[in-house]
Amino acid sequence: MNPSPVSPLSPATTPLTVPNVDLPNWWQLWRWIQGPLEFQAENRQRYGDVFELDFWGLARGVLVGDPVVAEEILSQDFRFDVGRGNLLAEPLLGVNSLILMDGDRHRRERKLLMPSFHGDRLKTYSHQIRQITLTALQHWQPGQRFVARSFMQDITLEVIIQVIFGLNQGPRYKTLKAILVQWLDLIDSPLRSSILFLRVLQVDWGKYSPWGAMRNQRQQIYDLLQAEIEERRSQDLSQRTDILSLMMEARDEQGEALSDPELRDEMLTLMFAGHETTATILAWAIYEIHHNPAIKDRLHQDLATVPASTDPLALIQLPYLKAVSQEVLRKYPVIPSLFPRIPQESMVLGGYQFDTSHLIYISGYLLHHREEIYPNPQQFNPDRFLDRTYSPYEYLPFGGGNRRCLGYALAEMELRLVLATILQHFELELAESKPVVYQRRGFTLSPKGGVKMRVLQAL
Ligand code: HEM
Repeated sequence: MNPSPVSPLSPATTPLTVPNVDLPNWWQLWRWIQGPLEFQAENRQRYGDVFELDFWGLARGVLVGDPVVAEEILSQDFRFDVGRGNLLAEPLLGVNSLILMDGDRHRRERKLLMPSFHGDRLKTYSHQIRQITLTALQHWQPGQRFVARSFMQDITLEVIIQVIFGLNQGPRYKTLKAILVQWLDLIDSPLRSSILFLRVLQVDWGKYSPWGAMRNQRQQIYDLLQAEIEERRSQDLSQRTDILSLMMEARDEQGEALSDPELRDEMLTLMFAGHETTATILAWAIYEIHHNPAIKDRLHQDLATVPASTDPLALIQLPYLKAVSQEVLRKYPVIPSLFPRIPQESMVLGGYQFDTSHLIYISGYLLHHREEIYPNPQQFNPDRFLDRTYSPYEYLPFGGGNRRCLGYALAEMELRLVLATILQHFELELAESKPVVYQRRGFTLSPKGGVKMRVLQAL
């Protein structure tokens, strides 16, 4: 099917129908699992900025890669549901996860969690991130090889566990860390990730079957979280500032506290959303910086303008460091699209007709790779963020509206701080010269092979 000759954005009296991708639905689902970015780009080429996908066995989804339509959706966020479109994440995160909620419940829970990710809390986290990174670097020796994504995952997991539990030692903490890593490694490739998308594979044949293993490990994580919650119940939490304690102390308008399953699912959601994503983006950043020596040199010049002991919050304001991290978040979408938006009533968006059965996916990838906004979009070019600013509908690595990423400020700070700390202390190089491509890892897209690096020398 060809794109309509009528501009989708001109005021049309009869709304247009969204074009359907003309491929078998099982093939569309596989392409979405195995290569969602190429699949999106091919469809845009063929159908334009708005097209409908049919994922075999799942709901149909409309992809949107136009900033005007993105604005129409995100600026009227109250007219859409999101949580009920995220049901695929339920087996992973539990029914009480923030990302599965809508309406008042979502608003209330977000309000409760929000203060933990802003203001003075960020200052505390900045010192923790710096310290955790410095501790991790102590083990590096010249000549040593390491996989950037695994190294970053150690750091981001440590950060998120400290932020959520206020814990950094003890057997429960160590076990939790180890099981979380094993659990997420169960979906570390497109084939293994298929289990999240294909209900027919979601059968528990015991702990050696893929679904059985996932459930078994999730139960172990639940048990550890439950034990931590019970221990906290006998403690005075009024002086504690970690998220678990804050959530245990919180009461709604009726004076009700969150139940244990609610607490448990929110902890798991934050741990999952908060460390996989950040580890992935850090690995891409290390890759691009070492793939482009001129960029690395400019970063060193930027860092040399402040003493090594500078306050971490001042360090992350360095303009070139900021531009590099913005460019990494532009070029590499961590998830293939934003969460789906489901219209609560029939409506026309961008000249197209939508109804309540549509799941609308705004694609950060398509928006961030528009030639007229980001010339030569495949090129890694931090200068584009020094030369101009972008609207929140042209640049949205953390989504937008009432579902904007809860941890965006923590993530941006962590990205810049970990990079700056590594660059200030070590010189590294890529251990392999071949270009790194992405690979699906569960719901996220990660560098294939994790980016192999070598330590050259301490600075
Ligand atoms: C580089 C790192 C990260 C990226 C790229 C990222 C990206 C995103 C995106 C695109 C969304 C969906 C927004 C939408 O559909 O409008 C999201 C939601 C969310 N993120 Fe992040 N995220 C990152 C790190 C974090 C961190 C560190 C945390 C918390 C510790 C976090 C917690 C969440 C939560 C709880 C939601 C769901 C919000 C809701 O449904 O109201 N994320 N994130």
